[in-house]
Amino acid sequence: MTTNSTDDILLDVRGLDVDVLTPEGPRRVVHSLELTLRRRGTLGIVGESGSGKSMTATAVMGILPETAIASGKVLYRGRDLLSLPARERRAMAGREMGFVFQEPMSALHPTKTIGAQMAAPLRLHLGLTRRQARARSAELLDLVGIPPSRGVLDAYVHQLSGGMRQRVMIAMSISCEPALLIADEPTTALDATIQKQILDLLADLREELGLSVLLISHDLGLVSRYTDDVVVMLDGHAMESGPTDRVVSAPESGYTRGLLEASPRLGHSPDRLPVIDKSRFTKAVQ
Ligand SMILES: Nc1ncnc2c1ncn2[C@@H]1O[C@H](COP(=O)(O)OP(=O)(O)OP(=O)(O)O)[C@@H](O)[C@H]1O
Repeated sequence: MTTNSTDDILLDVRGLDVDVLTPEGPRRVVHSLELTLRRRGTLGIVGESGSGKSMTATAVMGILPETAIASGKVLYRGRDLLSLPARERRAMAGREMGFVFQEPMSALHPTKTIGAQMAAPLRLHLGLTRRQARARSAELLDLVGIPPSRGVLDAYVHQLSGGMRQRVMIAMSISCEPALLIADEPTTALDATIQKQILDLLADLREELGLSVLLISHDLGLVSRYTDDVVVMLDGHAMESGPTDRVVSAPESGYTRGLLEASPRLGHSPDRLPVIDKSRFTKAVQ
């Protein structure tokens, strides 16, 4: 078991509640959530669709939807992001955090070259000249396994395969040297071989650049291979959290056991996936 000193912690979420405003009134979608991510550590958030993973991630990024209200604390390097003015919160997230999402196609501009899109934040945030930004973009692409000979800087997003697009997104996410990388279902749209390549790439970059990674996925099997710690969510509640090895080898929650049994990666035949009856577990949540 790892002991955490305050200096060792990058992100500490304490008692996070998120409410969304609906026509019927506020509805709580994240309840008293606690998460801790160590510097250079990896933390997984796992849960089925609607469990509150993305709401938690957007609270950390400081970009909750306008219809959402959060209370509790999101301590980043000891400063509570929720208490900062919106502008400062977004600036801090832009400086300190990189994001990789499920669908790079919608995050990348269709009619600008990859080189132009990569150069913009480098010029804005790091003050590089056009020439320097192009050289740095080429280096970043090389770092994510796209050599200059592929001509990707002058390509448009529709000319790239799904795996290449995600590599470009990853190159962009690390371009301003973030301390924290938030990857929200980064490989869900990709086939199994490419999935593994992309997750291995994230693991290598984490090691090489000393990043902390928050990996969000519906797939506990996948998260178990790439994280030190994990939080399992259901309907906005943390059902279980702890070191990933312990959660996977000796789950305390029946819901986690159900997720493990449903994971093809953990030795179960994909054509015989058990159906998890969520209602058995939601009743147990106060
Ligand atoms: N902008 C929004 N306004 C109102 N309700 C929302 C909004 N976004 C999400 N919700 C609701 O908040 C709850 C949690 O959603 P969230 O997107 O965090 O789940 P998730 O675990 O990330 O699911 P998925 O894997 O499908 O993205 C859901 O009930 C969802 O319907």
